[in-house]
Amino acid sequence: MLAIAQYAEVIVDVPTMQTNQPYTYKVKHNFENELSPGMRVIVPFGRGSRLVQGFVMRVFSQASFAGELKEIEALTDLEPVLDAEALALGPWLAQTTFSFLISCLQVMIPSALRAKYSKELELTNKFNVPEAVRAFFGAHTKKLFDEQKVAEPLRSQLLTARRTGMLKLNYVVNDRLQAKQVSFIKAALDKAELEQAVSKLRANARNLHTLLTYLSQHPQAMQQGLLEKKLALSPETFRNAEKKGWITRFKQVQYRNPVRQLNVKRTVPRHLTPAQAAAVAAVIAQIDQQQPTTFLLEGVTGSGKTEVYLQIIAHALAQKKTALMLVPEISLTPQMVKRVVGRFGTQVALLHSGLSDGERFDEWRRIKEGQATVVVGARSAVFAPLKRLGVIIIDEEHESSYKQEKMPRYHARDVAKWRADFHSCPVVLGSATPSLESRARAQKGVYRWLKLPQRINNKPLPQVSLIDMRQEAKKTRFPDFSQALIDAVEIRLAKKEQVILMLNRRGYSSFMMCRDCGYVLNCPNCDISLTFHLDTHSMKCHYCGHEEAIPHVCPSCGSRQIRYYGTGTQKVEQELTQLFPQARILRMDVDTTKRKGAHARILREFGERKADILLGTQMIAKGLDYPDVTLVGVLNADTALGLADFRASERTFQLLTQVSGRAGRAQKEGKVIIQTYNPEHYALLLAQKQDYEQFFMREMDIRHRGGYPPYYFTIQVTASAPAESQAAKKIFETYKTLKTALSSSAVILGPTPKAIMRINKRYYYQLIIKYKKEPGLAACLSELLQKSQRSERTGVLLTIDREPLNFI
Ligand SMILES: Nc1ncnc2c1ncn2[C@@H]1O[C@H](COP(=O)(O)OP(=O)(O)OP(=O)(O)O)[C@@H](O)[C@H]1O
Ligand SMILES: [Zn+2]
Ligand SMILES: [Zn+2]
Repeated sequence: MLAIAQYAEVIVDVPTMQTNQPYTYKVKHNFENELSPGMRVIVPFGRGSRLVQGFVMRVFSQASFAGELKEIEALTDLEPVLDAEALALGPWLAQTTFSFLISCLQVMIPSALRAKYSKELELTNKFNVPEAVRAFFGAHTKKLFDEQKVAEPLRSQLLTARRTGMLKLNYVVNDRLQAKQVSFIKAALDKAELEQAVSKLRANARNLHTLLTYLSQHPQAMQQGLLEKKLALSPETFRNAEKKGWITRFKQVQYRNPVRQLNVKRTVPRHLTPAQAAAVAAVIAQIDQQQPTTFLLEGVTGSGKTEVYLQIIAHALAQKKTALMLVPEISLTPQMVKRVVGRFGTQVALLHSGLSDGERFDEWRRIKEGQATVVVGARSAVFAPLKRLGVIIIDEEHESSYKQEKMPRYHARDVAKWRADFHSCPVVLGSATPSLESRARAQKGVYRWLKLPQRINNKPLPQVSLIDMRQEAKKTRFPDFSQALIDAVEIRLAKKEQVILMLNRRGYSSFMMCRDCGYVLNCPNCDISLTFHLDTHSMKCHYCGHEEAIPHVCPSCGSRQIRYYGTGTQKVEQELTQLFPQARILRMDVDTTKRKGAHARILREFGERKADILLGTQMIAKGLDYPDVTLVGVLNADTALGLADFRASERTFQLLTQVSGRAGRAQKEGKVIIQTYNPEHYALLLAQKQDYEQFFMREMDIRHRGGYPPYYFTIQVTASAPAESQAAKKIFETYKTLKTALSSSAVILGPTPKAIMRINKRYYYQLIIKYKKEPGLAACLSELLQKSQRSERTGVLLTIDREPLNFI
């Protein structure tokens, strides 16, 4: 039996006073039948009864609450935006990621729904209100009202007038977006009747003639706008036809569907190789048995992992289930999307940052309403409101973009596993270079381990050479190109084959420095140098967005010898045009891909062979499958190795293996040239051999000796404040609390200032807890977090990051 919702527990959205404790509200009679958990409501909160938004977590009919309860003011939704699964996932997420529940609930709904609502006052009795109030309304009877912006004493006068019933307060909930509605038309007559109507038309009624003739051949409903274009008719003609009763017009929700806009050819399942077939069979058995088993699919580059995913998804769909496939944001290339859409058509929904808020909202609704049964998306798509999940796939599972860097600091892999438990379905983690964590779990049997050790058709992996740049840089006129790479590009250009060149930009930037006094141009808000941007002709801070003009004289000594240092893609592009004037070059980096669709366009042009060389940052390392690419060059392999992060080698190895895998995927043999200043480093030597297994062993040994993950769990605690002393004080207090709470087997690294201590005028201090088993730790951290929230007015903030991916 459905309980009548007389009371509701609401998680309120109050940024300055967050708590995971729900508040109980009374439900007004007129909402009793409408209110259900997962809906958003507007409720009065705190002493001033400020109106805020909240999520209903639970409704019930008996309250054991003694005091007087406030009432829910209004409903934001007519239907719950969060289903039962999401309502269960939220608290778990909040607990495991040390986040506030409200941010966990918000992250599950599309940004378009993170509604802004405004208040509106309506004048109901204009004769008895004070003059000031009447003046506020002017000639209107309704006016938007923002408590914060209306000064006293007017504010109090308005509120008093409201209390005494002279004004009414309304909520205008502008869910920033409404579903898009478009006009459709349909013939109201049958074919014979239409033909008869045509014969009776006056000779000069040419437009109506066109329309009716067309309709007599096309009985189905059609979008009016499209028809106007197609038949060159005006809206007037349609209105006339409607008046005469020949057509009916109606509005229909039209989803902005990014898939429909792609012109994708249908593809059929391929005949699987034995290794692929074994992987597919293992996973679909778990779908059928409804087991939440996690698989690690370790397959070398070009081994056909994607085809495995597609056939697993097809099986889930055949069982009337749904499928979720996560890919890193940057590999959501048109190529990848086409492969999925080509197989499953319009039942695919796409969720990624390239979509507008409106498009995402519509995709989300298609999923929620069950129209889309396959979801492909980046990190946050892990929350896609699919029902009856049959399988969750995470491609390139080692990618750090699966971890969100702001609250809630979740890893998509963990959320996927939670959902898999909820739905009793398997999870597939795929990669050519799995994260050490996942590979270690496969070793221990926690994950089931599937392998695709060969490329399709037993194509060899490309041959990789390491070039020692300590020698080479002296030899050529072009500091970024070794002779070997120049020669290799030359040959590919002559053979009309394609080249991918990658400039590794991790931990790296081009900055301005004075040659006379060594002055470096820094951001005024952060402890970091400004980065030079050629296309906007300015200096920018990548942390806070600060931008300023390029200096022509040194601000410190006045010298004109101020120059930029470092290699940017723009500079390399210039070198390339000098080296190979005949080559057609496409550049892909943050600057050329800023505009919507630019990323896709560049890749399409490269795929259509409109360019010979694709030059880019790490963006180009993943997922690309172009048959004519026979050379991959890495200009600077080791910028990341210099970073004091224990994952530096792992990241370097992964990146080099991924990018090498772009070469020689079809008939023609591939070659890879890696330029490096560390040719003896094991990450480079093993990337050269593309030997993941050996790298895994070697790296595990190092992690074991250093006491790093996956041998230890880690948690990073960061304190930040506007003043350095406050941040330091906070982190030392935290340190003391933790020290007494932790067992002797746990280790605390730090406290230390962060590598970039000041960002956007705030100072950052951190400590890292390494531990194996600390049953009391989570509770202790949660309490620290709640406590720090109470002292938030001082501007001191504590953030807690479980298994952080960046340690510096
Ligand atoms: N069973 C098969 N028979 C023939 N060709 C196949 C088969 N499976 C996959 N292919 C083709 O082999 C190529 C490589 O496959 P795919 O891109 O799926 O590999 P991958 O393992 O996902 O690669 P990467 O990790 O490097 O992106 C693709 O062009 C794909 O169409
Ligand atoms: Zn800055
Ligand atoms: Zn100077």
